[in-house]
Amino acid sequence: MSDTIVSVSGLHKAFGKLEVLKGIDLEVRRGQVVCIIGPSGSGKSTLLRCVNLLEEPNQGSITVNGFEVTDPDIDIDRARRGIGMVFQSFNLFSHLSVLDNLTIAQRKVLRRDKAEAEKVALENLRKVGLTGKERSLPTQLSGGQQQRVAIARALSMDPDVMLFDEPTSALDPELVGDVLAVMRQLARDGMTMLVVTHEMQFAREVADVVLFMDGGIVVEQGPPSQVIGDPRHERTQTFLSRVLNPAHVEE
Ligand SMILES: Nc1ncnc2c1ncn2[C@@H]1O[C@H](COP(=O)(O)OP(=O)(O)OP(=O)(O)O)[C@@H](O)[C@H]1O
Repeated sequence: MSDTIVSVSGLHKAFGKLEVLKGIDLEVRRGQVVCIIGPSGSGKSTLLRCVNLLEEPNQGSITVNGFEVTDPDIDIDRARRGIGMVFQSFNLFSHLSVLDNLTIAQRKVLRRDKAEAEKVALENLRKVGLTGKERSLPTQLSGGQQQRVAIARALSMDPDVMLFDEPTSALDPELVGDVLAVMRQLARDGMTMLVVTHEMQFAREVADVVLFMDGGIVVEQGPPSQVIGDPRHERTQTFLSRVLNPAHVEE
């Protein structure tokens, strides 16, 4: 089995005349955590959305676990099956219990029977520290708990890779830690993860590789000790000095 789970090559994406991705190359290997950092509007979310087939690239190829997802003839549902996605907004069904949120796609897409789907759901709720919340409605939970339900839902589909798009950005500061703790544990358990984040401490401590994106290109990539600890490019240095010293106002 190949060691490469996600491979992106020469990816271009434009919205009308706005070129958002200008030739992205990226590789995520089995068990790696790759964090993407960069200023607002640099194309980070668009990149993840292309990998998850929510956007159609204009040029380039994307392979997930050996499956060419940019092949125009593919069955999109089949191609997405190996990809778990966690968004900034949790996207849970508000009228369904936590348990039903976790079982609905398992039953429809993976054709698991009710008992099997519930067993998988309960195991994943345990992993995210929410045992006992299976009968709750999402609205009865805090934002951090809802995001952990969203993570458990993605895990219940047995993904080859988990994509996270700023999973803590919509949370009150005191709830961020619980979600990051779950993500740290997933990383320790060997989950392959591609994470767009503004949490530099998380990227520094958990990532195997950090990519700095700016203006639709990957400016710099490498281990966090290099990209965050000792960046080579001026654009990376400027970005990091802003996010690591938010009180600093430039003249
Ligand atoms: N569906 C769309 N239609 C038109 N423009 C879009 C669309 N999606 C994204 N864009 C534009 O593409 C650019 C990159 O957006 P993207 O969300 O990928 O950036 P980002 O790096 O994730 O930013 P942020 O950190 O603010 O989420 C932005 O200028 C955005 O307005």
